[in-house]
Amino acid sequence: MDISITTIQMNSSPKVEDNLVWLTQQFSQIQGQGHKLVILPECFACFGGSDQASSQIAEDYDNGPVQKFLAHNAKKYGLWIVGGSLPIKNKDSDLFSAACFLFSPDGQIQARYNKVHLFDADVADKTKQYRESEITLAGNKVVVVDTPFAKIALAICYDVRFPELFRLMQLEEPDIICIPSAFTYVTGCAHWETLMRARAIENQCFVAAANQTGQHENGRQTFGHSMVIDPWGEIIHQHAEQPGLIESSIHLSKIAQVRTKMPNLQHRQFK
Ligand SMILES: O=C(O)CNC(=O)[C@H](CS)NC(=O)CCC(=O)C(=O)O
Repeated sequence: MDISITTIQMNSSPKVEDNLVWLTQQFSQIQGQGHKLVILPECFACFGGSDQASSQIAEDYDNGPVQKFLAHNAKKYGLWIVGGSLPIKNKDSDLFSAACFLFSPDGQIQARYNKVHLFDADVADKTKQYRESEITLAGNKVVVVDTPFAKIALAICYDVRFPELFRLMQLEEPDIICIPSAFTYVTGCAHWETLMRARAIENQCFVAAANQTGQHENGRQTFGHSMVIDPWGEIIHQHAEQPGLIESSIHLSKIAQVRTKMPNLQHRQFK
């Protein structure tokens, strides 16, 4: 079964319209054979402004202009789209969920994942203090979804630092773990590649991570280097720091190949 994975790396601004127009151009360039999976970065529709700017675009659980945009493009171009993350309103809280959606080529939502680990950290950059929990409600569910071509698991950015989340996913045996991100430049230099490859190696599956990149309006700097990694930990493709897309075809048979020779998932002693 032919599967192509496209990572779209973005330098999103707080202007939703600009980001969506740019994304439409990217979608229209995807070639692909067979099933086409596309990963967008965290906060692809609005990033690098104020918390208020992000809050303003928060959508209802199952309706809103950005969700409609993704559904429309999934249909128009025949894509499986992992819609990075989008702030979604909650009934019982003023906080938003950082939600990642999987759209199928018929425009339907097949899965939604709410970011579990919130980035409350101090970084040696211009922003200095990141306090995601001030506007975000943490999720508490592991999401692995079956599609006609692969089992897909969803995680977001800072989640990559928590291997126990990925071990829980592993119980449902995903083929491809998608990790939309907005990794900072400083922490990206230090940890991005190592963390992404570690998750692929220890879980012996594909990892696809699309990141924000460059300088953003509020001075925030993100790392780029979006990548797709195979179950052996090899990087199939990697972006540099400019926005754009890269497409690769992958073969799920690589998963069994790696696991037959190195059955470390069967050798686990603590379960
Ligand atoms: O706040 C927003 O506007 C959107 N969300 C983000 O940018 C999030 C939370 S601040 N970024 C990360 O999780 C970076 C993690 C990271 O860089 C690391 O783990 O090193």
